[in-house]
Amino acid sequence: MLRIENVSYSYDTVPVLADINLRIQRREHVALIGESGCGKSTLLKLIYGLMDLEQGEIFWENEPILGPAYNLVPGAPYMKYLSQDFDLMPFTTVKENISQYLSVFYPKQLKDRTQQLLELIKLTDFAHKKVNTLSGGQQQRVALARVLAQKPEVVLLDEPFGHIDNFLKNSLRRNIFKYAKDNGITCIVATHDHNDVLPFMDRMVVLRDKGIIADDHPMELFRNPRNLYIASLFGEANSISMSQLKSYAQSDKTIIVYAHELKVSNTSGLAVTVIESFPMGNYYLNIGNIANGESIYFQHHTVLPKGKELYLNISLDTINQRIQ
Ligand SMILES: Nc1ncnc2c1ncn2[C@@H]1O[C@H](COP(=O)(O)OP(=O)(O)OP(=O)(O)O)[C@@H](O)[C@H]1O
Repeated sequence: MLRIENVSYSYDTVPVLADINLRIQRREHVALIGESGCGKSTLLKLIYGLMDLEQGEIFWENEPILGPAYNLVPGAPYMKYLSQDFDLMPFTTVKENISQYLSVFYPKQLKDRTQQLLELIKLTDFAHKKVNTLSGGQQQRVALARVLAQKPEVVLLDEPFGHIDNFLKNSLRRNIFKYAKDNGITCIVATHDHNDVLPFMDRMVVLRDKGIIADDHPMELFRNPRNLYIASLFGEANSISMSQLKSYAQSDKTIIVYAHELKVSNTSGLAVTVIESFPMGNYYLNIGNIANGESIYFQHHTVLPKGKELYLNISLDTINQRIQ
């Protein structure tokens, strides 16, 4: 188990994390998610021992993780860290980069494991290319294979698919997280992309204002987002006061509603004037204005002309579930 106890951290006197407490079980896949600058990378660096803790302690299986003041070479053998700048050996080949960490293996094992990892990241044809001739996305894939090579107990992945094109991203996500689960590797992933989280993570830890504001199963947080910040991690969402939804009495309450949960009606509901309509593929994302001047996001299957007046409805189930 990873134990993070009362951890605080500041860059020059500017606090970034305050009194963080978190426990992560062996083999769990946990996302650290939140807006840019909320401290996700900082927390990963502290877990890896790249920086000295200002306050608090971090343990893996009861062994303290120490920063550079106590540990000249950062990182323990059981833990690997994928930083946002990859840490590759640029003038050596893809194969050499991957097999560098596998030197403890016998030649046949080394060859098989390197081949397995090349297939995992879909770079078999690039095995003999020098890393500095690869694209950013290809380098990120090599870096992923490198951190997984020795089957560490824990991997810390900072935006692991940020440079990879959409064409490959989803299959790579499936490959990498399945490999990690199959091999019992604990994954802690800093991300702001819900596509890294919903299908693959056991838990989602939401960071905001230097602290943890939610920690639950991703589907639970998706279905019952406690506030607009959490809902917005999954896509466009609105916080609507019940006083705007005139047919309902509890005027001091609000509800969080995703754009896809609002249904357009020509007859009744929340009155909206269309401001903009963006094609998104199989739907249009629309921005409208409601009576109090606030903007509202909603989806519709056809384009809506600017200035059109219409009504939006929310299912009673959604209202009952989300009212707060
Ligand atoms: N070396 C540094 N010196 C000073 N401030 C820093 C340093 N590194 C990060 N910060 C600041 O600390 C805060 C948290 O940064 P961090 O990189 O941990 O956020 P993040 O959530 O990982 O962001 P992103 O999603 O953009 O990668 C930010 O306000 C950032 O500007």
